[in-house]
Amino acid sequence: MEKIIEVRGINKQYVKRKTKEVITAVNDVSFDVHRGEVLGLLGPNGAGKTSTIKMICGLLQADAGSIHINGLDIKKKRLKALKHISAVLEGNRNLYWRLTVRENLEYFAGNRGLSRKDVKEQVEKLLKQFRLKEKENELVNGLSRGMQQKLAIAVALLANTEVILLDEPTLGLDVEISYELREILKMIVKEEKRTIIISSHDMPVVQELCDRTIIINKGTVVVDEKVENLLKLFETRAYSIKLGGTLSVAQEQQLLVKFPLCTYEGSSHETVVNINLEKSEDIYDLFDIFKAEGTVVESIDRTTIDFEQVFMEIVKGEKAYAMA
Ligand SMILES: Nc1ncnc2c1ncn2[C@@H]1O[C@H](COP(=O)(O)OP(=O)(O)OP(=O)(O)O)[C@@H](O)[C@H]1O
Repeated sequence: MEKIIEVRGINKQYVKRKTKEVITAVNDVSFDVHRGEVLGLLGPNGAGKTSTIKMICGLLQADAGSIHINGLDIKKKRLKALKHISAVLEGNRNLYWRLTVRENLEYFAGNRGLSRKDVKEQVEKLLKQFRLKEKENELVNGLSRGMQQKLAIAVALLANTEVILLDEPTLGLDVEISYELREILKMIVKEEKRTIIISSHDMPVVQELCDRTIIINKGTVVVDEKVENLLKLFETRAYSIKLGGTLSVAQEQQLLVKFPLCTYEGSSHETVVNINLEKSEDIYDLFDIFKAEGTVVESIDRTTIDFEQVFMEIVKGEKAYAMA
């Protein structure tokens, strides 16, 4: 697949005004995005996702490294390069609050140089896609946060740019509207084949929409892998183990130390331990804990794992993740 974005060795440091402390937000980050791909950019709070997105859409300049969009260096050919990108940044909804939903779409479509006929067509299409038709004559000012977010994304799509950057598209939205937005984005991904980068903490968004994910931790890329492969890999290490009896306090402590993310629940005659092993060989250590006190293992089942668990496994502790 052809590359549309090439990020090479970018760095970003901030200096705190008061203390003069230097914060390395992004440290030697490199990745490619291919045409038509949906890339999830993940990481815990403060990992450097927003800084990375802002550098790609030209709002921040990298201290080092380079970014090419469609082969154009954003430092040297800034305007031409940025023409290929639309962005919806978290907390920044580029809308006119005193205009209606329809007026906003018409204004931005006209602004982007679309003909009158195309404006009409595009606006109708987006109102329908984003299920905003019944709100078309309402002022943006009075819309819920979810509706405003839908409109902001619809406006970003108007420009017909090849790349769309969405920073935390579902942040702060209630479950229902997040679900709706996810379904709309899914449909757009399927129908429009645009290149999309989504930064998100919303794991279902990543699991359902993204082809590939880049996980950033402390400013560095720790994973760059297809979502499908990550799920498969972790699935083979996720087990549900039924024991014929309860765990002793010593066993519980050992489990907690060795496998901090494992969970267990039990009754007086059985215990079920759910665990995601980091390495397949770790199962021997787990069984040693049971064996030491003669605990009977009654059954072992593979369990399905969702992306949230995968993410937690990868970013927990300091460990970098390696595809083993
Ligand atoms: N303007 C700034 N001045 C000083 N420090 C900053 C500034 N912007 C970001 N940082 C710091 O840089 C680091 C990375 O921030 P960034 O917003 O890129 O991370 P993030 O992964 O998007 O986090 P979140 O998920 O919390 O939005 C954090 O430690 C943050 O506090």
